Amino acid sequence: LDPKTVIDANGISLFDKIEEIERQLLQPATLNSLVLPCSLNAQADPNEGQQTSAEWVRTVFHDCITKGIAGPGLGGLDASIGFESDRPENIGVFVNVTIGQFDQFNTVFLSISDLIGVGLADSLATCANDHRRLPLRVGRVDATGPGPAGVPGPADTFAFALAAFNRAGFSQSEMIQAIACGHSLGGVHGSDFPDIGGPTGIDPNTSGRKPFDSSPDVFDNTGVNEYISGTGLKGGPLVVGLNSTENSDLRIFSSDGNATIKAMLTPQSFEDTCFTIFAKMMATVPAAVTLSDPFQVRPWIMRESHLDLTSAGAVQFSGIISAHGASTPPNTATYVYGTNGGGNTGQKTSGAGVILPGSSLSPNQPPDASGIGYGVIKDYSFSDIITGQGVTSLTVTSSGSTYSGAINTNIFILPSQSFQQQNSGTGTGPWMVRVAILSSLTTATSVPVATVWHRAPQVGSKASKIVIKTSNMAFEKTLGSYKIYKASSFSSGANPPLNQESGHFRIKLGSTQTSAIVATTLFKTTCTQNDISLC
Ligand code: HEM
Repeated sequence: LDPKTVIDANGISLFDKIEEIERQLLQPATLNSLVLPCSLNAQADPNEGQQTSAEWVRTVFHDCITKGIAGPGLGGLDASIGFESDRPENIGVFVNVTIGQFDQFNTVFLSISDLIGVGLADSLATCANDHRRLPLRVGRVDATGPGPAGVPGPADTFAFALAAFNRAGFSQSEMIQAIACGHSLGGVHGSDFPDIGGPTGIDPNTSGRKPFDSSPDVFDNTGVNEYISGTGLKGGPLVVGLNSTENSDLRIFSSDGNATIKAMLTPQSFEDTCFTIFAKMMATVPAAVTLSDPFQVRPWIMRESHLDLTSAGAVQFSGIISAHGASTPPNTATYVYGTNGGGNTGQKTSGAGVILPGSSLSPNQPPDASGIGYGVIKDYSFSDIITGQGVTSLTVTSSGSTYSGAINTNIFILPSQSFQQQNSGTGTGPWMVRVAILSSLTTATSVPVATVWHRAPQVGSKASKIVIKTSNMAFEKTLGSYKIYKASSFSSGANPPLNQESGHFRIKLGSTQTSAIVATTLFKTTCTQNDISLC
């Protein structure tokens, strides 16, 4: 599948989404920091027995397993779980906490349901001793309301659980594998299941968590071994809990004479089986969704890049190239600008690479000290004047590189001249966005259209929805070979995009000229006195 050919309603391709996820994954202080280390607890009270990695893994199960209930091909991993937190089958704080965590990273590129997949991969990478990364796929579309109920619980019969898994596309042995894999992390909370977990307060944690195995914060085969050998926690509270009607793991694991579990007893067979079944759960999506092929982060990516005009009207391309690897990437990055007709402007060298905090290796640390599976991550900044050279692309030529990206000098947003305006009193005001368009592509009556996507609260879920606003742009002035247009009032403008991180702009002129999308994080935050002519 060519990810550049699958394009969503916003005009964003699977390829664009992959690149955006690559950027996020190579940023230690984003989503992945919430599950580092594996035992990390997002709650204020460290004794509550909440384990973020376990909550994220459980979220995948509860979201995807209702596939097929509303009809063939309907439901699956679509973030509908966000609207279903009040259901008895979703008991616990995990839904609202998890979806709230993911929502901080929700953009027009990254749906909550794609982020649920990223969260699963991040959880496994931090919790598995070898920091193995589950390949990701993107393209999931978020539901706009709840889906049907039907997540099997511990008191449900074997037939009920099997029917749910079958409907979602899982066989009996895949059901056993999925549960054994999920129940390697976390445990049962007395506050949610008092008759299974023991009364609140009796266990060491205030919510009385009974772990499934002796290493609830390591993703490994401990649980299946304890279950088969009857040692340690003997399979945990859903195997040996006091209330036998709620011993669902025992019922399900033993349903094939323990054959499936016995095939998972070695560390490698456990991990390989689980990575296969988790990949299947992540691909359990509505039939209408086209997922990308599985991917891993390329050795070299473009963390950020943008065109701009200098005050003298020269075209400048700047950004940050990023590399990662088990051994430290080189001191500098090399790259070329491709030009019209297939040539290039000669090899260039970036600034000195900077190791990202939290990703450095030292001799006494495990092979991947970052704990997120990427080894050392290095950023290399660059900035070049490319006026008049017919530049159409940038290709990183450093060893191991696979990165090449298009550059469109016909039409581009000007971050240095775009702002979130400041209103006296309310603080933040509407955006002011400016674009440069090659004068030869415009006429006196040209009206470029600016689109902005941003997060807005959504009733019933901790997940925001992404809203779209547009504005016609007005001609402002000519600078060098470019005309500059601006816009500051967007449709339904009473509610401007206030959130700096979540906004993304794109400009179109007619149906043929489309700018690259630029995140508002690149814009200036305020229009200061020095820039008063731009306000
Ligand atoms: C018939 C199927 C299943 C049943 C009846 C079941 C039941 C349960 C129960 C009762 C809990 C305790 C929840 C709490 O007290 O907060 C739990 C926790 C958990 N489940 Fe399952 N489960 C099933 C399948 C799965 C699957 C397929 C996965 C993932 C692949 C999974 C992942 C988890 C995780 C990670 C936890 C720990 C959550 C935490 O510590 O916060 N479960 N499950």
